[in-house]
Amino acid sequence: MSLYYESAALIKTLDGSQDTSLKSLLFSKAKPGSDAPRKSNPAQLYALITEAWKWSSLLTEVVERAGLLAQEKKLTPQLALVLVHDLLLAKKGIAAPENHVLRQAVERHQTRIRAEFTKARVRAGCASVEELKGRLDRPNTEAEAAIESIQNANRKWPHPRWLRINTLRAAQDFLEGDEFRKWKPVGSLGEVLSSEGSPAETGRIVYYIDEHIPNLLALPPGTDLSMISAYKKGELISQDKASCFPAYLLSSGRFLQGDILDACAAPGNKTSHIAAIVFEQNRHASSQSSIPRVFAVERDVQRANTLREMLGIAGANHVKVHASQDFLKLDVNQAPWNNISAVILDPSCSGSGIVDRGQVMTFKLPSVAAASSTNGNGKSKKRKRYEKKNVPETVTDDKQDGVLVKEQDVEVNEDNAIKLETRLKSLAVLQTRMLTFAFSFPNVHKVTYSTCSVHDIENEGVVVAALASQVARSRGWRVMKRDEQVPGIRLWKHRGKEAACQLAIAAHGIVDANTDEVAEACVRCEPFTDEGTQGFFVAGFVRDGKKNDQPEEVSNGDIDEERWLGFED
Ligand SMILES: C[S@@+](CC[C@H](N)C(=O)[O-])C[C@H]1O[C@@H](n2cnc3c(N)ncnc32)[C@H](O)[C@@H]1O
Repeated sequence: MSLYYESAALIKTLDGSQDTSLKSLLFSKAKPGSDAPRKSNPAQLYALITEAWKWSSLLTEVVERAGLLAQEKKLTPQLALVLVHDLLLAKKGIAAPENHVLRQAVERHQTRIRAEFTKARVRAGCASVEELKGRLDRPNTEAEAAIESIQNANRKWPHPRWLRINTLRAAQDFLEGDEFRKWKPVGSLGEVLSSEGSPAETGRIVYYIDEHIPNLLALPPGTDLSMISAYKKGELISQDKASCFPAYLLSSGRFLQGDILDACAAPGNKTSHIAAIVFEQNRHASSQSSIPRVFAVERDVQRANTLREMLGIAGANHVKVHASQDFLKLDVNQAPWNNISAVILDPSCSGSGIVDRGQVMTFKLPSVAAASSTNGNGKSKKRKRYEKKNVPETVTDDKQDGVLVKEQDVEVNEDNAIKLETRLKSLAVLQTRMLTFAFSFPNVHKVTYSTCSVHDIENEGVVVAALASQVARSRGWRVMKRDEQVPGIRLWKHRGKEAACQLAIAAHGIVDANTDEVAEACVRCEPFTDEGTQGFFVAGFVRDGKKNDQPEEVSNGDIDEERWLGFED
C-alpha cells in the first residue's frame, strides 16, 4: 500500500533533519533528485505523518510492549508507527484491503496492541481516548509550557534558507542559468532576512551570496524549496551555513592530497561538500588515479541508507560508503585507512546549538531490542536511551567545569541539571576519544572536529583534552592557526572562548600551551543572531610529522556506555 510505504520513507528522511521540511518534501512532485512521482495524495500523507509524529512516543511504547517488530520481520519501525496509528486512531482503521500483507501483519496482533494502548492511556491518567488526544495537543506540565514558549520565541529569530551550490551537479556558470537569471540578488543578508514570504511563485526569489563560504546562497526564511527546480535536481543543496565550515576548513593550505575520510557521515551534507571541493580542485587533473578518494563511515544502518540516498541526490555516488561501521573500530594500519590523509570528524553531540529545533520533526520510533528489554512493569532493564526531545538546551559551563543552568531560559530542576551534566561529560569523553583516534591514523595530517553544540565542554574542552593526549604529543598534532585557515574562515569573527581554553589547559596541566592561539584557532557560530547560523563549533588540527611514522596505540575502551547519549542530527 503506497500510503504506508511512502509515509514510512518520508519519516525516515525527515526524522531529525534540519534541512528538510515535510511540506517541501510533499509538495514537490517527486523526491528531490528523482523523477518518480508519488502515488499517494500529499494531503493524506501530510495528515498521517503529522499525526504519527504527534503520537510517536505513545505509539512506540505500545508497539514495543506488544513485541510487534520482533514478530513481524517485514515491518520497519516507521511502518509500524504509521500502521498502528491507523489501526488505533483512524476512523476507518488501516486503509488497505483486508488481505494486504501489511494490514495482516498488524491486525494479527491487534488484541495485544489494543490492550497495550488502553494500558498506556490509563497510565497517562486519561479516562478516554478523547482526553488523551486533548493531552497531546496541550503541554501538560509547567516545564513543557516553558519549553514551548522558548521554542516560540526562537521561531521569531529569522533564519535564512541556506543553499549550497553543488558543484558536482551545477554548471560552472550556474548563476548565469535561466532559472537564476530571474532571481534577485541583494547586497546584504539583512535584506534577505526581511523579505520573508517573497513571491517564489513568480520566480523573483531574493538571494544573497555569502561572503564567507564559497558557493553558498541565503534565501528568505521559509522559502519553499519545492518551487526551485535546481534544488530538485540536486544542483542546490539545503545546508546551514555553519555546517559548511568543516569541509571548507579542511581545504585550508595546499590542495588536498591523499584520501579523505568523513568519520561520522550521515546524513552526508559534509561528505558531499568535501566531495565537491575535491572535484573542484581536480577539475583539470590529468589522471584519475591522482584524485583523492572520499570515504564515508557511518555506524547506524538506517542513517547510512539516508547517507547513500543523499549522496545519490548530490551526484556523489563515487564516495565509498562503509555502512554499519564503527569509526573507532577501523584498523588504521590496513588499507584503505592507512592511506587516509585528512579526516572530517563531526560526531554525535548534544545538539544544543540547533536553531528552531521545534520545527524539526523528530520521531520516537520503536525498536526490537526495547521490547525484549522491557520487563513486566514497563521499566527498562537497560539504561534508558535519552529521547531526542524538541528541547533547546540552555546550559553554559561554570567555573568548576560543571554546568550552570540559565534560569531565565527554562526552569530545570536539580535532578535534570545533574543528568545533563553527566550526559555532557560522557559526550565529551567519547568525542575526545574519537578525536584522538583520528590523530592516530598513520598518514593523517589534517583533521577537523565539529559539533552543533554551544557547550564549552564539548568544544574547547575536547580540543584541549585531545591536544593534551599522548598521541597528539608524540605525533606532533597542533591546532590549525587562524592565519593558516582558508580566507573565509580566517575572516569569521567568532572565535573560541579564551576562558574555556584556559580552564581546560589548567585542568590538563599543560604547561607549554598558548591559550590565545588555541582560542583564536577555534571557530564558533552563535545561534539566534542576525548572522542566521546555528550554534556551531569547529576546530582544525594539523601535524607536520613524517609521512609514515608509526601510529600510537589508542585505547578505544568500551563505547557502548556512551552510545545512548548522543544527539545524532
Ligand atoms: C552529527 S551526525 C553527523 C552529521 C553529518 N556529518 C552531516 O553533516 O550530515 C553524527 C553521526 O555520526 C554517527 N556516529 C556516531 N558515532 C559513530 C561511530 N563511532 N562510528 C561511526 N559513526 C558514528 C551517528 O550515527 C550520526 O549519524
